[in-house]
Amino acid sequence: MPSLETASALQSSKEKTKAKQRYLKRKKERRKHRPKLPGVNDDKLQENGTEHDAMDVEPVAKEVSNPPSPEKPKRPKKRPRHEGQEETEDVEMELDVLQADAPLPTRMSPTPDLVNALPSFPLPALPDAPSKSLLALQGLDQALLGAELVSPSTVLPIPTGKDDEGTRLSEKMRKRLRDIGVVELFAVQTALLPFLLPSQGASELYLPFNPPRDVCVSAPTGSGKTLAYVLPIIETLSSRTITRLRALIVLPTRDLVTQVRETIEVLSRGTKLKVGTATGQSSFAQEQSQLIQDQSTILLGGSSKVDILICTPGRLIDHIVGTPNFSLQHLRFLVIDEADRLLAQSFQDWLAHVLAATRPHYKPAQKEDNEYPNASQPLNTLLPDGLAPSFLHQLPQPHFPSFFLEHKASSCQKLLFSATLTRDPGKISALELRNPKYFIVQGSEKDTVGGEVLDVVMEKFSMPSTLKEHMIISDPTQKPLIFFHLVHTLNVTNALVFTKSAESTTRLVQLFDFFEKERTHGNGLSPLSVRAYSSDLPVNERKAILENFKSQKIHILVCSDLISRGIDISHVSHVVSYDVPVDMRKYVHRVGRTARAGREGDAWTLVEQQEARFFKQMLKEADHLEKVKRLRLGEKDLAPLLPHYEAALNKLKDLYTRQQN
Ligand SMILES: Nc1ncnc2c1ncn2[C@@H]1O[C@H](COP(=O)(O)OP(=O)(O)OP(=O)(O)O)[C@@H](O)[C@H]1O
Repeated sequence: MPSLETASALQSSKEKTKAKQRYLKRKKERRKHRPKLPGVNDDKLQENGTEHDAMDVEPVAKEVSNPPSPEKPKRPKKRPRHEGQEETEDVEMELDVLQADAPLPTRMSPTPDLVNALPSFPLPALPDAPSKSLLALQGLDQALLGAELVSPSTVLPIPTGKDDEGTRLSEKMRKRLRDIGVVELFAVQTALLPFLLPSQGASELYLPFNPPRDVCVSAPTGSGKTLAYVLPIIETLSSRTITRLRALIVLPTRDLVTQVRETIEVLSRGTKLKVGTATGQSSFAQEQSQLIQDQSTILLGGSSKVDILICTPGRLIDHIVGTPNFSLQHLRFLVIDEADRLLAQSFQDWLAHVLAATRPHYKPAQKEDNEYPNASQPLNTLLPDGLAPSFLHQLPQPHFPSFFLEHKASSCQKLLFSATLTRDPGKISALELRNPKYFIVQGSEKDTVGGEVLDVVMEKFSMPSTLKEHMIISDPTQKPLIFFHLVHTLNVTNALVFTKSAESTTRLVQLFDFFEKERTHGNGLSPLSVRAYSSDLPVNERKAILENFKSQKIHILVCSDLISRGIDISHVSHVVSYDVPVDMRKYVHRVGRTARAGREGDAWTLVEQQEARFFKQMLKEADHLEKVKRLRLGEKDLAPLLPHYEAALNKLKDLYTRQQN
């Protein structure tokens, strides 16, 4: 008979055996349900002892990975398992986490009590996403972060006496300005003039040992950016004795070239400065003869009939590449107006060509001999045509004094202007700016330091404070009727109307004409005049239309985005976006055709129902949604014009049917 001790030992061993059997049974079942992995066999697991590790750890790890905490923290995502990777890796990984983050007993029991007692360890959490504004500041040019901020309300009176009182303008220039009605400098001019016309060395044409800093300006539409560069250019160049190409102004369209030329001609009256344009309006040979004095002799210093050249980029490249003695080495100013638009234009890689032509070692086009003269040429054939200081050291004359051979910097100062200045660091770096100085004219409502810079960076562009903005959301079929309502009930005339295409322009103008005939038929009223303005029209016709619009013989001008930038017509009191603009920049430039130079103006956008979400979102992203007031029109408002509209619509249908047959 077994003793009591032995019996209890036997009993306990039996229980242990039973427990072990229960455990083995459970394990067998678990293994049955476990998916088979390639290359792993259960026998092997048992043999090498991994089985025991798995047995000890697996249940705990599984429990702990879902801690019974009231606020269940999210389980971190498992590492993606690679093909052929074994399942045991998961176990090891979870064990690693446990060991790293919490003190664990050496052997753990899978009982729920113990699991509950375990401290809930912190799970890895994703850091908060950085704010949009923080991201926008990443990688930005430090110069932009240190921009000089200018309040749009800043003005500086232009004095009549001897003292320039900080304007840095000569007495002659101040008189000329007063003669055309400019009695004070606007904000952007107040900031730029002292910078571009320092009291010391203001009129120096070459600054080889102290080259000037480049300048980038962001200021609202109609704020006077043109005078901010035209005045310093005229003031600096008027002291020159020899005519050389010293200022180059690049603009995106011919209309803008004409406009800037008119401004320069008015303000340079009484100086000897000569102004030229290159836009491709006249033949290439004609332009060449207007720009170059001597095309037949090889002149290292180039030859020019003009001091200031205003041009579009395409034609400029043609001259750089194909006009003998056309040289940019004497440039003191390179202005890129509407800079973001021009930098977006890559044709012929115009910017790289222009920058290269301002540097030494650039080989300008020569009539026959495309090479520089060599050292064997006599000195007197090289000197009379005058090289710019920064080009001197490349002269192939070993016996020159060291002054000539010393490296000197180019005196060309780049000036960039836009109401929607690009923040794209890639585009800015292509300009190779020299220690650039930024000026931002922007009234920010933000009380944070640098709010204005952030606004520019985040493309939240500043609008003229005198501008009122409205939107009308409507059914697309009602848009023409709503437009007629604006014209006749809300007196929206002296208006520029923007459409999305030339076809849309033609249709609207035709319908408007029919409508006016219906409206004025037999009642003695005179119809309003509406005209289309598009890039398809010949230059002379475009010019005549603009003249008639300025003199108010044409009441409404319907156009594409061709003239949405830069064009300055003072009496435009309304801008209508008949079709919504595709992006915020376009919106800013369109609405900026009114409310210029401190005048009042209204902008209207007709939004089709299906476009409303996009348009509002666009405004919201630019922090501008509250500024655009929604006008709701009911059937009652539109009823009085409905009969004329329906009659006009029928006539338009007849016309199109006839044209198709
Ligand atoms: N100091 C001033 N006093 C009065 N009028 C001015 C002054 N400066 C500029 N103007 C007038 O303001 C108008 C707008 O100027 P400008 O065309 O230079 O604007 P802008 O900033 O270039 O606009 P945009 O970005 O639309 O091209 C022009 O008619 C110009 O003659």
